[in-house]
Amino acid sequence: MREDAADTGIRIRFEVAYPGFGLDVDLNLPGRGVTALFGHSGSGKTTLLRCVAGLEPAARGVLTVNGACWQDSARGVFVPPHRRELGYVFQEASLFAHLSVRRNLAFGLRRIPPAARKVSMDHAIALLGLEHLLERMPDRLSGGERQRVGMARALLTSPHILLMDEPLAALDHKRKQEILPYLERLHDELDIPVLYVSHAAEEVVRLADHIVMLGEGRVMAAGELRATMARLDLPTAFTEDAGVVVEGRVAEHDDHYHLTRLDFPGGAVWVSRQAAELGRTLRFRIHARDVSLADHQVEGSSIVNLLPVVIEDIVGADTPAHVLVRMDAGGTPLVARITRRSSEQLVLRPGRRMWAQIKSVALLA
Ligand SMILES: Nc1ncnc2c1ncn2[C@@H]1O[C@H](COP(=O)(O)OP(=O)(O)OP(=O)(O)O)[C@@H](O)[C@H]1O
Repeated sequence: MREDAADTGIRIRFEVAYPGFGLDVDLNLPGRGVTALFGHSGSGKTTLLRCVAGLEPAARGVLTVNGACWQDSARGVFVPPHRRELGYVFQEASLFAHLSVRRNLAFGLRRIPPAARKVSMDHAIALLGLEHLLERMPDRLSGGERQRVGMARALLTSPHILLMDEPLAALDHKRKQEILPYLERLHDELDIPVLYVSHAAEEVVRLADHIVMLGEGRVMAAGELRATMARLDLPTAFTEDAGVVVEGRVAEHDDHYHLTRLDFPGGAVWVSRQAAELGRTLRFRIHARDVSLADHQVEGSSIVNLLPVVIEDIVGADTPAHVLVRMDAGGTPLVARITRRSSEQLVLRPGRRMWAQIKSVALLA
């Protein structure tokens, strides 16, 4: 069913009431890119995803996905789950044990008429690096390989939206690191919006463009990832590990000192030498605990990365001894976590010009 209203974007408005738990969300999300649904265990992430899939019979509300209305309870509209054009990837892929990888993939493709196919078999195989696995049976695949097959199979159904529920949660650290580049490729090469459930901040800051933070069935914060991460009023899961996400362009390699310079609006940082070619964009995180402040350009320091900043806001942090300070570095937001004593000794206040010293930068890709 088509809607006259906005043709792009995802509108999600749901209410669910269970004994002891209620979900009440109202979201307008971008119709492309990866939106992370982030929150503690029990915050309602999976319930929200199940509402989108039409799997929560008690859910009332409105759902439109890039112009297609799948639910509008007040008007009696409810498109059943099997008719919602979506792909669902769970923690563990449930592949058909008696079919090879190739035949599992063909199963995903079988109901989609050729003219409606958004992703071809060859494209899905290449995107998820499955070429050498096609004749294998599922019981001969590692957990990470099974997940990649599950993702390819979901893509082959040509979904209008991809729902991923903690797709890496069952994998160990090494397997997670192996699979993340494939997820980044999906993001870069496909135009299918993704709702990605995770309680791992590391995955979220690496993959997401947009973030929704859920707590007890409510939206605590939502917005573009970089702007949202620079907010000082985030739920505790993020303030304990506060920090901004920045995208920088590879601007220079220094082969003598094995360093690479990343430029971003308002500044630049040097990081250890990266294999990326000049001009590429790399995403990195600057943890608030790795930023200190000085009222003059400190000479003779071992810290390479110094940025002129203007203080914007100061709020209490996760302990009474600390504050979080948000700054503007010429258009790029930064956050520092410093002691309350330092904040008072430096007489920090909004509008004041300072120097931010960045002790370490964590590259995310
Ligand atoms: N059918 C149901 N009946 C009653 N309560 C339910 C039902 N489904 C979910 N809940 C409750 O809703 C709450 C949210 O569960 P949900 O699985 O959505 O959380 P989550 O954020 O995905 O958690 P996790 O990260 O642990 O998967 C939980 O308290 C759960 O017990």
